[in-house]
Amino acid sequence: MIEVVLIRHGQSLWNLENRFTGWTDVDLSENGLIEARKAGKILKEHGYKFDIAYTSVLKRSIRTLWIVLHEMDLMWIPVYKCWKLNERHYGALQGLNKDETAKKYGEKQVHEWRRSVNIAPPPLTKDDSRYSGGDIKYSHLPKNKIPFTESLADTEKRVIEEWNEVIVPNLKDNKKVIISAHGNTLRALVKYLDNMESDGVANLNIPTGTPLIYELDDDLKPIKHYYLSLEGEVPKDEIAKYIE
Ligand SMILES: O=C(O)[C@H](O)COP(=O)(O)O
Repeated sequence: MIEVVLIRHGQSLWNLENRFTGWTDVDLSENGLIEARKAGKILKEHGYKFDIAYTSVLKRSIRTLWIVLHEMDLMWIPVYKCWKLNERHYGALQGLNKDETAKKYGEKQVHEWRRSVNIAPPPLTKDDSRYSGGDIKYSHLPKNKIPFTESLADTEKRVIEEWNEVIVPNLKDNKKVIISAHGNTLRALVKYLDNMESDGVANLNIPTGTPLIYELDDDLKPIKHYYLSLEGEVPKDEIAKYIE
């Protein structure tokens, strides 16, 4: 049995303000820092160890990983950061308040932008200050790799590239792996691992700062998955209270 630990970053400053975030590089809120510390304590309490860690190039996800590894006295392990694990790009919605956007465009349209698989929010233009084309984090990328917006399917494509090309070889090499990422990055990975249909993933939300344990068979097919608290496996009917 192969085990991989997934964790969505702790609450961010824009989660707190209920803003669409995407590739905007906001940090953790005070509560998000607390969540990250608690996640590290949970994993340490249950005897988890890691050989290698993966995260995005966005600070909310990196800092969550740093804090988790600090709590586990594992800051020395290799950490690989890749843009392919970045949150789904929210296009011209980035920075907008979600409730205000729903009032302007309607709940149905916002839900479709947030939770459909193949529909992308309105794109940024190249001259928009929110466009990442001039961000040094992505200066090594060909410009056509830097999105103006993304559907979940677009996000899934890049996340699964990183999963299959980089992470899976380490899992098959019996490395213990933790992945610190984002709500939609992990929704895309869970959709792929569990072979979920579009309507199934529409109702999937990943709580912040809560370790999600995937037990996989030797073919990396899921055997079971569960969220972990200090008390152990979180009962499925209690997950809702963890969702913001
Ligand atoms: O990028 C964001 O706005 C959040 O991290 C995820 O937002 P969502 O849950 O509305 O997709």
